[in-house]
Amino acid sequence: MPVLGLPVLGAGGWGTALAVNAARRGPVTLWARRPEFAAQLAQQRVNAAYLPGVPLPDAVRVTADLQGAVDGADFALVVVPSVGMPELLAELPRTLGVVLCAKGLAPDGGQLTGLARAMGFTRVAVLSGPNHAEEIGRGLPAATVVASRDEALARAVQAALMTPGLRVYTSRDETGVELGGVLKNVMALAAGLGDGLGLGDNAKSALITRGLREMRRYLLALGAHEDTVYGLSGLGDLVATATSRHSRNRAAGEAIARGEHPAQGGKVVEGLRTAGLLDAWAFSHGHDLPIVRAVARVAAGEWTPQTGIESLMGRGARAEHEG
Ligand SMILES: NC(=O)c1ccc[n+]([C@@H]2O[C@H](COP(=O)([O-])OP(=O)(O)OC[C@H]3O[C@@H](n4cnc5c(N)ncnc54)[C@H](O)[C@@H]3O)[C@@H](O)[C@H]2O)c1
Ligand SMILES: O=P(O)(O)OC[C@H](O)CO
Repeated sequence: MPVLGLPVLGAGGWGTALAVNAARRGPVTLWARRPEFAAQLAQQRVNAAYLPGVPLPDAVRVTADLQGAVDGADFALVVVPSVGMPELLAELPRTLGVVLCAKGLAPDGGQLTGLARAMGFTRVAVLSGPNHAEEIGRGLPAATVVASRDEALARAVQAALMTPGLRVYTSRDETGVELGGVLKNVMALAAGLGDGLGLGDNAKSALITRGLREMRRYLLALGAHEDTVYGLSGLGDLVATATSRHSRNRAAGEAIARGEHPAQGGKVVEGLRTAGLLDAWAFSHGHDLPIVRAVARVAAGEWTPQTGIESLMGRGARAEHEG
């Protein structure tokens, strides 16, 4: 049976925004896990829970039937939080191209692209960049990157998502593009902690710059290309998230610093989970990721935000570009 539209799997904020954008190019099938939520979305034509104020175009069909959504499709955008990725991938045909859109890590702390390949998928891509769903959904100008070792897949995704509101670049550096999005969430949490403590603009700038240095250290250790660190999915997304009023990671950090619960109205805050996984990796591999370490300790409730700041400011003297 032929596919009824580009499958977008996951109807949270990002899946909905990607569906709205892709609908400017052609038909889209937006899959939601919960049948009652899919029915409500299909009827109301707006995702009030995750992306309020953005109407679904007629070209978006909503379904809770996963197999029907991907039947006959060449590739699908997989847009659930990283914790839900193993369960969803397990349900998909291994011949399907999977475009991983989450900015988080697999349960074992490894890359989601590695997880997908270990599960038998051969056509794998990642999509990442400075892309707040609230702005993409409204068609405000933005740019993103689709990275894959499979150039044909990357070009097909580019063609499906390139619209007057979204420039889509291709890359072969899956690792760099994937991990930039993972790291920047932790840096955005740190930026939010600084905002909540009222640390000011100098501190925010220092955090972004030293955070980028830490991202570079981690990405290069995992085999990413240096250019990617300074591209849209690295520096670009770090700036967008650390400074944005839309960022849930930044807002969660701000809430923690104010002594409030970091939950963002049921929306996923990937950095809270990622920080601990990255810190464990850094410890076991002998890498120095001090901002990640501070965020992980604060997120785990082991350190106060103030202790986290003191741990960073009290580090030994060094040259700027050391390590
Ligand atoms: N919101 C953004 O602006 C944005 C932009 C780029 C990337 N991302 C990334 O995209 C991913 C999804 O984020 P989001 O903003 O759409 O989250 P969200 O919190 O808005 O929505 C998450 C959605 O996933 C569903 N879900 C949760 N667990 C699931 C599972 N096991 N199987 C199927 N569905 C499940 C929820 O019901 C919900 O519909 C995250 O990794 C996030 O970092 C988000
Ligand atoms: O709201 P956040 O913090 O999950 O960030 C959303 C996107 O990743 C920004 O590019």
